[in-house]
Amino acid sequence: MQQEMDEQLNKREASMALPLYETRQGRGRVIYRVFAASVLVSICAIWSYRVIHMPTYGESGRWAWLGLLLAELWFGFYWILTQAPRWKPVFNQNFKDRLSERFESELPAVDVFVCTADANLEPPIMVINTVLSVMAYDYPPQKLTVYLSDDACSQLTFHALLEASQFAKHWLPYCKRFKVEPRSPAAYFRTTPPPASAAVEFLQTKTKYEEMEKRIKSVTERGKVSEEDQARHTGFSQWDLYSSTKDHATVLEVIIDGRNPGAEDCEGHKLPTLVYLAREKRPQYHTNYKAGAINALIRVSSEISNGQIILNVDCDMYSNNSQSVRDALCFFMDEKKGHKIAFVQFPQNFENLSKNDLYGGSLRVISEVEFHGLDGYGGPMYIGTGCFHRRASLCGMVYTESFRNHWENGERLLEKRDIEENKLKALASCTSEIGSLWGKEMGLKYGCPVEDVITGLAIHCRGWKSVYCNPARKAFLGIAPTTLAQTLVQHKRWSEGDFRIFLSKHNPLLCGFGRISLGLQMGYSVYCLWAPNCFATIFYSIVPSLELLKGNALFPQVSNPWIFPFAYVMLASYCYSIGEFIWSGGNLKGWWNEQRIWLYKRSSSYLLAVVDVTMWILGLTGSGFVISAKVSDEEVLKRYHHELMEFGASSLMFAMITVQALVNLFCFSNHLAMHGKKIYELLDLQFFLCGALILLNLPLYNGLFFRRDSGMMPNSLTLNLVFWSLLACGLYRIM
Ligand SMILES: O=c1ccn([C@@H]2O[C@H](COP(=O)(O)OP(=O)(O)O[C@H]3O[C@H](CO)[C@@H](O)[C@H](O)[C@H]3O)[C@@H](O)[C@H]2O)c(=O)[nH]1
Ligand SMILES: [Mn+2]
Repeated sequence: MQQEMDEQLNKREASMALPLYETRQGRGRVIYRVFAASVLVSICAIWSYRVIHMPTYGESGRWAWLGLLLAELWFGFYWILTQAPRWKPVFNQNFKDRLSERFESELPAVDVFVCTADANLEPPIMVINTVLSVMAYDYPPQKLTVYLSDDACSQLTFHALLEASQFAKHWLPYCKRFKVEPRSPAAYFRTTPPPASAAVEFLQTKTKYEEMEKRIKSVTERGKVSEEDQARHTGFSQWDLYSSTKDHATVLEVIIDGRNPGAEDCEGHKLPTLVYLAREKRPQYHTNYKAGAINALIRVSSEISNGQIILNVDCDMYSNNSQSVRDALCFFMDEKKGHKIAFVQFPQNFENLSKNDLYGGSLRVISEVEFHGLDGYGGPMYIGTGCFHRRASLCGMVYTESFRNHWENGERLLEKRDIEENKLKALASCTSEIGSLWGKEMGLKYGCPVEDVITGLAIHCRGWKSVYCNPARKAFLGIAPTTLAQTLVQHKRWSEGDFRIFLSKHNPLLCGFGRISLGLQMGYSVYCLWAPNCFATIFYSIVPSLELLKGNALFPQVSNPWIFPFAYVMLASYCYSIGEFIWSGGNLKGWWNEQRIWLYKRSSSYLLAVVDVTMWILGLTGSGFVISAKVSDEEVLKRYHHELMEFGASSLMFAMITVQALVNLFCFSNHLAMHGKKIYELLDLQFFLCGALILLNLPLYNGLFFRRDSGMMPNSLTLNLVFWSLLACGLYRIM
């Protein structure tokens, strides 16, 4: 007996010594560094060539040359920054079995925040699928609380959530019994055929889901919850004084209170707590968008469940892996290193990408390469969704060496609370933040279109680390933009927000100096400086082609030895970039598509972002948050899946990318017409560059001149732009 006990004790002690996660260094670092050094040498050679061979004053092509020098200086500088997320990649592995061995009975409470903001752009059925997927986490339900923040304060969403709370009573036990993955019912029933061993249960649950879906969709279509439905739940009376989405009192409803004896599923197991919150809105108070919503949730949840860990997911990103909470806890609860970690970020993955990722929505290289690189320098950025936070660090706590983990058993915590509705509602009111540090030192930061990145940076600067968790089974799957316009708008918001961080007092180089590692400072700068890339890119993609019209050579001839550094940098960096893309799970065509989007983003979204940031600095505009659409009509979706680029409407951004494409087309044709007979004269980098741009732009020309579907470029825009581009080329020629 004694021996047995000793043995068990030894076993426990031995397992205590084992970490809950391990960090492995990426392989091939030395090779990469040698390669990067060789590229750097060539970049320096290009710079020297530009300086040495600068046309003298009065010589033609001098300003173009000067511009190229500046562009190349920028690209070189930016390339150096991008080395940081490639220099020291690390990969984490965690051990969930050790977690449950050691902590299963003492696991902390976890709060999940789901955000939605518009019942039209974010259909309730999608929102509740996300909610159901996180309610079904493989985690003790008494310790799990799911909050839905609805910035639209929509009865449609509330109604859908009530429906979901009923369906959960069947869905959760089904998931647990059959170890279902993924646990978003829509995704599950869409992707899984009935299992032979449990066909009956499958069909029963599926029917229940479909009935619920039908009810929710019909209410959504009607745009109104019927009197009859409203009468079924007292919660609807909270809308009695409601006047509009922008003007209403707090609506708060604890739909499932986990402490109630009746909060059980159909098999008698406990259900997680489920809360609906629409914070108060008044026209005279700024909402601060998602940051404001999350901060209200932080306060309200502190009174209900006060989970020490907070998971933040967008409503368009369901949980695809029921183990993610445990995955994240392995990092936080590790005895040696866990206390230093403020947040565990999972990548953003998407379920609706087209075959060759037409709009580059996968963010593949960022997730598979760059974030592992940032992790090596103290941690990835917080990117708004799929992120587990330590409540304390999110609320502004500064990390000190003496800080130690102290986990409270989540169950006991919940039991203690008594929920007082009016007090809770006050925490979500417009005035609750007045004179407080919310939005400044506490919670998510206000005043920036990328509240996530700036908040993560502030947390890093307060001394905390973060961890990147990228398991083979993707933790979250979301919806990527399905049109070119959506993509460009989203990137405008991101690049604008990131650039604003750079120009604010939160600049990663200044604010991070001495607080975070140089590598992480550079890493942040890569994203913060997305926007200003527009100048060099636009110049490089237009002026060399225009100069062809005048016959000015801006690159060394093929016979000139100076061609080597140019050729090397181009070949090496493109080969590397293809390799990286394929290593990240992409294919060649996907890479090519990404190059196109890279060009379009830089010549439209980023430029407009710079313009808006300038206006913001001058005090002419405030912040906005354009919510990305999550649904498109069928025609558009069909084209998306056929990988036909979507234009369809006139927009400034389309005009910008089109002018660039047309100028290249005209310059190329002109050059070909003039030199076509002397093939050797065509062997020239400048002409090659112009040709490459044309190849890249083929889908755009197709949309301009050949397509006849409703996704083509509008004829009026085409005509206008052809005229102006021709005129511009003509003027340039005689200038
Ligand atoms: O006033 C608002 C506006 C938005 N949201 C929510 O914020 C989330 C993100 O909005 P979305 O339009 O989907 O933006 P994305 O471009 O897809 O979001 C990325 O970029 C944002 C920052 O720009 C981050 O907040 C997101 O987490 C990140 O996924 C959604 O759940 C919205 O419901 C609100 O709660 N309140
Ligand atoms: Mn989104």
